[in-house]
Amino acid sequence: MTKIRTYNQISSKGLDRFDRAQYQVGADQQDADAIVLRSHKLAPDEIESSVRAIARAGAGTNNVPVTHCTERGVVVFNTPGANANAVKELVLTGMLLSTRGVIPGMAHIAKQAGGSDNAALSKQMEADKKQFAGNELAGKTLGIIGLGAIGSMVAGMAIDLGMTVLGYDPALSVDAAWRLPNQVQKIENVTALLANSDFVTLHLPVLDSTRNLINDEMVSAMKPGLCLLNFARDEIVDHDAVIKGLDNGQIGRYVSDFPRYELIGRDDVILTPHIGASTAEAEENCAVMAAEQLKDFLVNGNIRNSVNFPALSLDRVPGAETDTRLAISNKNVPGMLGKILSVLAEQDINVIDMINKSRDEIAYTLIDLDKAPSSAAADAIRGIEDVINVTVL
Ligand SMILES: NC(=O)C1=CN([C@@H]2O[C@H](COP(=O)(O)OP(=O)(O)OC[C@H]3O[C@@H](n4cnc5c(N)ncnc54)[C@H](O)[C@@H]3O)[C@@H](O)[C@H]2O)C=CC1
Ligand SMILES: O=C(O)CCC(=O)C(=O)O
Repeated sequence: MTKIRTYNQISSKGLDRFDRAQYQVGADQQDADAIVLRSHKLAPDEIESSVRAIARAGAGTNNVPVTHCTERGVVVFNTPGANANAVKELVLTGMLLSTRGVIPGMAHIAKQAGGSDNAALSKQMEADKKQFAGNELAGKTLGIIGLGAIGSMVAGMAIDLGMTVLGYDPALSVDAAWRLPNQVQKIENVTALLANSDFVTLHLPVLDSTRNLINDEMVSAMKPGLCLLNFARDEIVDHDAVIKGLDNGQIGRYVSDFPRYELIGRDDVILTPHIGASTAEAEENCAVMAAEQLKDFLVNGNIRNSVNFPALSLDRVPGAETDTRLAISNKNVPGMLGKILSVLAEQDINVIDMINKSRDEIAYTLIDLDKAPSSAAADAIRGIEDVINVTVL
């Protein structure tokens, strides 16, 4: 039995992809082969030596100790794009709530509760509604920082709404560039984007290089009165700088999916409880994608959408028995493949097919063999210096 331990609420549509004849799945699984989680902050000591892979049903992996996993040869997956539409729709909600009098208008109506004369209520509301007038999004400029799965969808939506879209992404992948609507004006530096936008929305990961990206200097570069939306991560924003910006009018509104005590109760702040991806559709998409990627890895050793291992896939030889594939991860140093293949040759095992790729400090190899390797052969490969782990699949 393969054991999968879960954290958080993972959609059953995803977990049902694990056939219970072969998998035990649940929050109580000890000595797990793999972990599926959402926002649970995973500590290194929660990752037992049995764990081979961790799947984040979502985009951000800042809650997983990725460096520690890489050193241990644990593959960390995420599900890029699977919740992008949900976030896009909440960004639209945030923009509309920041610019129309919906929240104060609702609060005003709630204060009228208890009366019975609806004609009088209607007359009063018609008189009061001038307090809740707003502005339209059409014709305004939206700056997007981070043009990946979410940023590109937000860009398309904003263009459809009649907005001008500026985009900044110094690390844009080729795939993401293809997805981006061609009306997006690419800006080479963040300050120029901030100076020319009415709304700015953050859609980048939290990394050492992006922590506190929105700091005092960036706030002072903003077009006065700008609306800043943060559906990315709390740590990307220096909150002292944002509060100063709100107090001096440099920031008109701050919309954030990451509540903080110092922001609660301000009329110029809209907070939501990290619900960017909290739709039935996104939760299902993420869980299904996480489960499928994990199964393909656990059964075949294939890797799709990992944040620390190379993408790699090897078709099973038709009719081949199981237990004839080796999955090997090792430090990315010269000569490893030669040493591994020598062990197999010494054991008189023939290689039918193989693939090897590296990413930063890690290398990963799948080798199909003409017969199952003896435990002595697998142990001999494990014994090679700089081999991290070896699994027979
Ligand atoms: N509020 C919520 O519930 C959710 C929040 N998120 C957050 O949104 C982030 C983005 O998600 P996706 O678009 O799916 O990821 P993605 O990986 O598709 O896109 C991220 C983009 O940010 C860019 N980037 C990296 N460093 C940058 C920098 N210094 N300046 C500008 N751009 C930079 C990358 O090149 C990439 O194109 C996630 O990492 C996560 O933290 C994601 C999903 C749900
Ligand atoms: O799973 C969730 O609700 C959080 C989603 C998120 O923040 C992400 O995918 O990065």
